[in-house]
Amino acid sequence: MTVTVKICGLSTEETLDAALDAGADMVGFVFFPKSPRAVSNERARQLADQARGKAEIVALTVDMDDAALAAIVETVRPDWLQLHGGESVERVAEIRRRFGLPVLKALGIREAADLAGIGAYAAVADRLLLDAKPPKGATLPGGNGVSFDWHLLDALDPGLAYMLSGGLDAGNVAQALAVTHSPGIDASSGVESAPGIKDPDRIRAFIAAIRGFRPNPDHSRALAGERISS
Ligand SMILES: O=C(O)c1ccccc1N[C@@H]1O[C@H](COP(=O)(O)O)[C@@H](O)[C@H]1O
Repeated sequence: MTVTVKICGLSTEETLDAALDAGADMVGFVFFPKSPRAVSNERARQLADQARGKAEIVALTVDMDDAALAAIVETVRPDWLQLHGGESVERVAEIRRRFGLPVLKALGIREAADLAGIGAYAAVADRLLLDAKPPKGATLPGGNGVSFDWHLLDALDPGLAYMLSGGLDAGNVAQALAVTHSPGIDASSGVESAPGIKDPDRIRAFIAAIRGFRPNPDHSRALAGERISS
């Protein structure tokens, strides 16, 4: 199982290089002004040029209008648009159609009921990002360093195109993979030394923990429909 790894909220050449050298598949730039990781379009363009051809470039936006999205698409030339707000199913489909880019739609999860929208969003997005719902009073819709109960995903369609996020770091990501078998992993604050300050050592340790993860062979056999005796 090859896990797609995304490191989000990069804002310096040094930490971007750390992510690229460690083998990140996707790198994310945040265009949400309240975030300590926010970058301007021009700054993101410089970083994107550094990453282009080495990893897929993701522009993280929150309930953004078409004009602001168009400015990012034109200046930064991302490979993906991440929609991390309350965008409706119709709005996701519209953005995807208008900009001709694959869409990573974030959904906040806290309890089983939060999984109800997955099917409708999966029908219009190229990939889902299952993230923890922000804690009460949080000013950010993501990037809060909190996890949700990964066992909520036990009944998920194993073929669903999604990535897991929310409070993941080098110390817990193997357990997250063991529980969910997620095909993709995304982290921001778990690879930082302080909010908005990415740490090259933590980025390397995080990606090494993912690349070193070996799934339990019983799980793979069960997915293939084999009977597992105890
Ligand atoms: O990172 C941010 O600042 C951010 C701001 C607004 C929306 C989403 C944001 N981050 C995304 O949230 C996930 C989870 O973050 P964390 O690992 O729990 O800190 C992150 O991977 C980003 O995709």
